[in-house]
Amino acid sequence: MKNYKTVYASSPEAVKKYDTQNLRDEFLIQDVMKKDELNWVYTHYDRFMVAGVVPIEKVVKLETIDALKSNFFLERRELGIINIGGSGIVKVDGKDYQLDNKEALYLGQGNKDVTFKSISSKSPAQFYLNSTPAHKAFPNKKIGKEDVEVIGLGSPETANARTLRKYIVNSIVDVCQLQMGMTSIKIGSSWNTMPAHVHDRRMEVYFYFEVPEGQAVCHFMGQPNETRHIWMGNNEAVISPPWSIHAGSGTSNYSFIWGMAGENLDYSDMDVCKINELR
Ligand SMILES: O=C[C@H](O)[C@@H](O)CC(=O)C(=O)O
Ligand SMILES: [Zn+2]
Repeated sequence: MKNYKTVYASSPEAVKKYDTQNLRDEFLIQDVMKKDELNWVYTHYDRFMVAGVVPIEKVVKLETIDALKSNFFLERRELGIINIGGSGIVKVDGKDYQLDNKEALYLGQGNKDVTFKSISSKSPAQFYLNSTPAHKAFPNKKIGKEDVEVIGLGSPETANARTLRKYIVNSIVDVCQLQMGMTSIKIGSSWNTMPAHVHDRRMEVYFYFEVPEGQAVCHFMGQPNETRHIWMGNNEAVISPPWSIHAGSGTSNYSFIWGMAGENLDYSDMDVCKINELR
């Protein structure tokens, strides 16, 4: 069974000509959360990988995929895990890490035996996973509720009041290149990442969740003077090339997990775009 899909990198010139379906085919990842199996999206953007697993009937094993040509998944990789569901256990080379709702785990290069399970199948864990190539083995680390760095951003007046939570960033955990966090939009606000930014040094993936039934998030991408949009539903992810803005406006409030990789580990390295100059 082929348990992954490859996404190639697109140039900004090519993307200018894409229609709705082309955009969705190249950047949107639907049905991220898979029941009882790991099904990866392997991107050629900094070789960033994305998956989501909801263990219900099974203990799910982290297995390598053909694209990696490695003996085991984490032979040359690091992995970030954020649980958005009920309590679950990640077992790593014999050691159990319990992740409750909105807790995270960083796994360094070299861990061999990794499994995922839920504590209760009635309220299963929902593990969201990002992985990037690694050149060094850093220690595994759980990032619990008390370890997260919380920042308030935006305001109700500009419809972008939100709470940003840093989980896997280099002030909290040593990493080779992976960065992950979570942002929740406050009730009455709709915009994330506005003013928008680019960071040509890093690619990024946004995973939208807590989007209420019947609502949607309109995600904006593209060069700042050539934007496009993708309508997104709950539990869908979107790839942001390094040359692209990444911002969204929802028909209600919602949350998303952001994950990045590339040239540096400086979270604040962003080139902010002037709102009135977006096209
Ligand atoms: O490069 C950083 C990422 O795009 C996100 O952290 C931004 C974000 O969550 C927000 O402003 O709402
Ligand atoms: Zn960004």
